[in-house]
Amino acid sequence: MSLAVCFLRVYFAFFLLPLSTQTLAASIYVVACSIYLWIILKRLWGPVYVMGFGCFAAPEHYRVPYASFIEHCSLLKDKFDEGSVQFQEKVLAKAGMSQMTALPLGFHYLPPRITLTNERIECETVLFGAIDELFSFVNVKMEDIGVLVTNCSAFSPTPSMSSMIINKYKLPVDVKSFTLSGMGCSVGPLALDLAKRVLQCNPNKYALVLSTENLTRNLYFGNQRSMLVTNCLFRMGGSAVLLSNKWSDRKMAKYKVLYTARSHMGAIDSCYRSVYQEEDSEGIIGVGLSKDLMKSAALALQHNMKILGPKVLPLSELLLYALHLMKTKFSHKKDSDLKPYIPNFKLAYDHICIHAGGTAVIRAMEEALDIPFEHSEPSHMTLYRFGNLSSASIWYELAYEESKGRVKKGHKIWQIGLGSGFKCCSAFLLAMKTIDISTSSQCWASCISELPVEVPIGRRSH
Ligand SMILES: CC(C)(COP(=O)(O)OP(=O)(O)OC[C@H]1O[C@@H](n2cnc3c(N)ncnc32)[C@H](O)[C@@H]1OP(=O)(O)O)[C@@H](O)C(=O)NCCC(=O)NCCSC(=O)CC(=O)O
Repeated sequence: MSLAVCFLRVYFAFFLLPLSTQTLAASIYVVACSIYLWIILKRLWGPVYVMGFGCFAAPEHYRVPYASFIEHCSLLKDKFDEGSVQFQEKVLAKAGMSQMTALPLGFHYLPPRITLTNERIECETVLFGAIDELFSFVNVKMEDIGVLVTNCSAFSPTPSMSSMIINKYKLPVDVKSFTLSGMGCSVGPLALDLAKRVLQCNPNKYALVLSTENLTRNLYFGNQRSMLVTNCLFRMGGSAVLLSNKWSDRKMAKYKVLYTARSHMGAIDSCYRSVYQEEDSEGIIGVGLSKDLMKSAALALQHNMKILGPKVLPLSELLLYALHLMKTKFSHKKDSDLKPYIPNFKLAYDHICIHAGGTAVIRAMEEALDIPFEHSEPSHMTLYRFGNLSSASIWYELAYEESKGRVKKGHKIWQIGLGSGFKCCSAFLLAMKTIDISTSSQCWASCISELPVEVPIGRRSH
């Protein structure tokens, strides 16, 4: 309203001016309007930077080697029958995970101590750990955080996870906080996308994006196989990422967020049901994983690639694709007889971080993207060292590449989150500088020199 009044005042004042100065005034007015428009557009579409990120590495006493896990389960005779213990043993042997993965302390007791207090403790331990590491790398004060996005699929207490962080770190009273829950493992890039959009409406701010899964209550104590698989794969971890839209931060930033893309396949029943929390026949709640999950993942990825393709593929690939479309249009052959042209996405990125959902998930993505082990190494190694870390896994994968000293200035990173819904969400990042290992998360410090190891099963030969 005030802008309209201001405009009218200027408009009428213009006609009161002598004729000779009207041209000059009009020019000044046009220049001022252009500058104003430029500022608005820059705010809306200005770059968002990743200043740094931290990943939680659980201390030794959280570790669950296979033998401990299986012994623990076999002692819980009222929860698991013998077949379920053996099934978990079989899955663990094929899961591509090491003896170093961790579960929250509540699980280590006999019987497990599943309480709200322990859920909170797990959440605090992981997120405070990741945030403290992040803030040891960046020179930003907590009072400068303007946006907070937390995500955790299976833990949604009140006060919310965001409130937990605001209380601990005394974030400012006007912080814009968002707590995402129930959204599965694809939420890493989705949370980034949300924070990016909020930042674009709030200039000169920092956004803190936190990702974790909570296992204290969400391990499954029953005998349904599709739910037992989750016990074997999901492990403890979380990440904290700091974003900035300050122009002055571009020199200090590690990455620029180039693009984000979200694909939701929830309208298709089989996709919707592929990761599904429900009660089993005994009334025990668990998260069932469908054996068809890989098909949903491939479908969601395909859609995501359609969104990203025009933005990230080099011109040569786009031209080849356009040529193929024209050939299809003018060909006398039926559509089904023509071999589809799949653009070479390997030309679009230097590093790829595929959600480490399980060996079969990574294998399905290797197949869909036609990539060799070298490209999926960060995913396999994250699964090996940490297990399935849900939405945080893509940040551990980037930390792996950084810790190996592989991320150079100008490199492009493609992060792919996959999870319940079924969703595929991805983010393209551009490295603003060659990453100095001392500014990378220490989560890999204890083992990076020994990795990669041979992936025990299912590796494709290239
Ligand atoms: C579970 C695996 C490690 C097993 O490895 P392999 O496939 O090499 O071995 P395999 O085929 O012999 O399977 C071992 C045994 O597990 C059984 N099995 C495998 N997947 C199963 C499932 N979903 N439900 C029930 N049983 C299953 C097999 O039938 C077999 O039992 P038998 O020999 O008795 O027939 C793998 O299949 C895998 O990584 N699956 C994907 C897991 C997954 O869905 N991850 C996404 C999590 S969700 C996520 O990350 C996102 C989110 O939550 O939002």
